[in-house]
Amino acid sequence: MDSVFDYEDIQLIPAKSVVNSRSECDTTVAFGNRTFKLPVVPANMQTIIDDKIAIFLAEKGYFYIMHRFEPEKRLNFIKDMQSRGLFASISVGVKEEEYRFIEQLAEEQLSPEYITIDIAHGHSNAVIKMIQHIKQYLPQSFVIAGNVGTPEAVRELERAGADATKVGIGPGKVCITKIKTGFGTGGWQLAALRWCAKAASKPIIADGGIRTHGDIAKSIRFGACMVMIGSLFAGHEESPGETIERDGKLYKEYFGSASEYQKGERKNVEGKKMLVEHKGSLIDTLVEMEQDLQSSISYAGGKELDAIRHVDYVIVKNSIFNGDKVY
Ligand SMILES: NC(=O)C1=CN([C@@H]2O[C@H](COP(=O)(O)OP(=O)(O)OC[C@H]3O[C@@H](n4cnc5c(N)ncnc54)[C@H](OP(=O)(O)O)[C@@H]3O)[C@@H](O)[C@H]2O)C=CC1
Ligand SMILES: Nc1nc2c(ncn2[C@@H]2O[C@H](COP(=O)(O)O)[C@@H](O)[C@H]2O)c(=O)[nH]1
Repeated sequence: MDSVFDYEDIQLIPAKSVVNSRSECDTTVAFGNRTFKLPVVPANMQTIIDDKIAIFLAEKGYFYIMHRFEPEKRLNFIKDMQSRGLFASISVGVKEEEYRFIEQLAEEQLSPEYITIDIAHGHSNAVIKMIQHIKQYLPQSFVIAGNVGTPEAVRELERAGADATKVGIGPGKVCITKIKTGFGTGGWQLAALRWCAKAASKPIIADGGIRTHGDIAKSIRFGACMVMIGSLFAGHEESPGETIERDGKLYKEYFGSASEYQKGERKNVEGKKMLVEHKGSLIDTLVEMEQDLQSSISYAGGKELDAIRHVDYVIVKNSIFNGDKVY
């Protein structure tokens, strides 16, 4: 690897605009057999997505991935989404019962359009076996496998049959993996993404560490096809979990999928909980993301997302966090 950097260390370099209005810029992305409004997916975490949000996103043309922390609800979730004419996108783990679940879906002829294998250390035989199992029983499903942080892992999971890989070990806002284990891509997630993307022959999802809308464009520049985001989607009116009032201010909980709160026990904890300021409605954030990304495309000198992939950049250490704030 030649140089290591993260989102805040990079500035993309503008090229001459070819549009008269940012509204001419197209943020849509093809992923699997479908095209989505944005190259963005809310994290498959219990404080970020639930059934209602999944329906809302699918109806409005956004990609979503349902979390795997209420396993008993998944079968009906798939039925419900597909009976509404919407796509089903679920997550699975790698424990023994998950193999049986995949077989059960095949027996009931229920094939989710997208299945994400969601574990902390995705470069493992357990994930390879699960990819092969899904491909055997549900060959029509688009399989996303993760999480990984090296080119070797991307190649191995692709070779096992994954249709996309998810990159990011420890850059998340509620992640403590780097502190507890000493491992991960936290602090150099963008460079890790570039490293992995060079090896990839299939789409990559950049997962974790997005702190501003500009980071979405940077992810696209460094090889992501889709960007998974937790903290920026936490705290909305629609977000799962109670609204909490503290000193006259409204907050919502955001906790890690490997936190004590998620697991119900203090074992192999690699996540924490935080309170996020209440942000209003989810659609407002999605619209703002779209507008900001349209603007990014115009700065890239194009009309489509692909223009961002070809811009130059500079590494300016901590260039945008020297006191800058969005509001
Ligand atoms: N993106 C990230 O940086 C991280 C994300 N997470 C999230 O937390 C959730 C829980 O993840 P996870 O603990 O993997 O899920 P599970 O608790 O379902 O564990 C999955 C399986 O993998 C095994 N396992 C877990 N970690 C490792 C490892 N480092 N090496 C070998 N085997 C391992 C577990 O066994 P055993 O428990 O006995 O070891 C278990 O059999 C997921 O949603 C995941 O995405 C968690 C940490 C980091
Ligand atoms: N190390 C951990 N990572 C976690 C945990 N729960 C979720 N995650 C990852 O974080 C991203 C979201 O990151 P954000 O910076 O956008 O908030 C999510 O998609 C997971 O990959 C956890 O408990 N530990």
